[in-house]
Amino acid sequence: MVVLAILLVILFLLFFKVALETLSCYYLTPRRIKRIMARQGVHGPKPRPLMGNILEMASLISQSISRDLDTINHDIVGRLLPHYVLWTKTYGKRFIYWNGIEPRMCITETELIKELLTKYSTKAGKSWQQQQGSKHFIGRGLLMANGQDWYHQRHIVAPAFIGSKLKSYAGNMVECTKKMLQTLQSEVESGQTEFEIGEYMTRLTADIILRTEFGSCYEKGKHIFDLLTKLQRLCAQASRRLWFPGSRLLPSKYNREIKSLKTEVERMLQKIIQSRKDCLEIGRSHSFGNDLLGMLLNEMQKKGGSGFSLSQQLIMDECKTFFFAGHETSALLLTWTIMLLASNPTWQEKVRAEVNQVCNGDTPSVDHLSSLTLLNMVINESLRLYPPATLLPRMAFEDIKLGDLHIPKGLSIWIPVLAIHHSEELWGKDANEFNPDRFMSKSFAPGKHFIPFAAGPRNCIGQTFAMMEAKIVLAMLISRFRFTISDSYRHAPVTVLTIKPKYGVQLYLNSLNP
Ligand code: HEM
Repeated sequence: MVVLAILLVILFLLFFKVALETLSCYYLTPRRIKRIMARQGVHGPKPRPLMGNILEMASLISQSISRDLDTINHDIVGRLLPHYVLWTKTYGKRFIYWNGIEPRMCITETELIKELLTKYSTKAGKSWQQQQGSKHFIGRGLLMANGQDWYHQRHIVAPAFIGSKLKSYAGNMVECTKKMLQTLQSEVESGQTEFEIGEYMTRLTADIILRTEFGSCYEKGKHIFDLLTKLQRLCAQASRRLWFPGSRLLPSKYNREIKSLKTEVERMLQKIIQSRKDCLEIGRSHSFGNDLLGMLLNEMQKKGGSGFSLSQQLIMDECKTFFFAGHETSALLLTWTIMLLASNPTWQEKVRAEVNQVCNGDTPSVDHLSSLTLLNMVINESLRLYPPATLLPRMAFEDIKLGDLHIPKGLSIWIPVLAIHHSEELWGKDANEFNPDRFMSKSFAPGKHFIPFAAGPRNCIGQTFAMMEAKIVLAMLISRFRFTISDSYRHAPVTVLTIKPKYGVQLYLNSLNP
């Protein structure tokens, strides 16, 4: 009888604790944050219970993207962030809105952004909601890690993206691009005139990142690529489902599909890892390999003096993270830049002349890249007009001070990169025009209002890799083909995590050395 009574008390206490935590998470904490921000003059649209402002945002976006643009017009903030435009008009530069139960404050002031990104790399990071959304996809890899875990993971992978290591990837980039150009050439020779260049860029950047990650195991990596692409598509829908408490635990078709894809991807990654371990054990190789996976496996063997060690699960999460972070973003940068060059023939000719003069008919090498100034300006202008990552999120894990603002723990801060890059106040009256000349001068203050790769200690670790890749691919493409935008191209940028051309980018290609 006494045992039963104790059990009942424990059960009651457990239930009470869960109920209190749920109440705090879904109601008390959000209300507290709202009050604190309102006292500081930060207001926003009224949230609905559980859904916050999700429905309002979704309806504004679906209205704004329901029509394609009539011309190739880069004034796309109202189309892609209509809620941002509406709420800045109504509530001012700083406003607070609700993604389900998560309060998010939007800021555009460059001083505040700089302070947030440089000063608070461990005190602010990825929110629980973001982590849940990508949990089955990239897990706790670098992109979603927080605090000290993030710090250690960043230090482990950083050597793969500097100096001679970085230079060593150039050969892969050239080889993969050659293969793609040969395919294009034979298709042109067989009479094809129109090409959806986005597809080619997606395959090319996947090829490059898979070789960087898996080296010779690249063919096996290709199967992982297909599975990860499917998994990414499914996980992108997660934010629309998360508002419903416990929905992730339901055995729905959606959840089952995600689980089975994740299991399959990890089974294949485990096989690759095991075969590396076996080769080392039986003496067929002397190390785990020179690629990114090899480097991570070497780190796993070391006993971390810091108390942090890489588990096999974390290695798999990093492999998936690098694939995700380094593949689609780069493909989009290339696709949008080609679209811009195709619709601005004068710039295309200028860049071609520069490439011909610098490379003199050779394939571009790392040494050539720093002399490709005009190409660099065009790539920057493309990243400004069509930044693949449109928003930068950071959640405060403790109370922080940001300029004149007191940011309470639990508040997410969202930096609308796209809106900042198109701001007339920051870039002048021609902010929505393609004008690479603006990057000729050094006075545009990188990291302040030009933040395609974020800024501060938690910026994009693959930034130099991505710029090197973009220059190599574009230099090789432009010296082989002249391209013009096809009559069938419809300008319709949409955002699905990143900014994409809704129907792809159709081009006419003319071979320059038939
Ligand atoms: C044009 C191409 C690229 C763009 C525009 C881009 C942009 C970004 C941005 C904005 C972030 C910060 C995200 C955030 O904190 O919310 C980021 C982080 C990251 N990027 Fe990139 N990226 C590109 C290419 C790459 C490549 C090629 C790789 C790897 C080879 C890569 C790997 C990563 C990783 C691992 C992070 C997480 C860094 C951390 O949290 O410490 N990215 N990227």
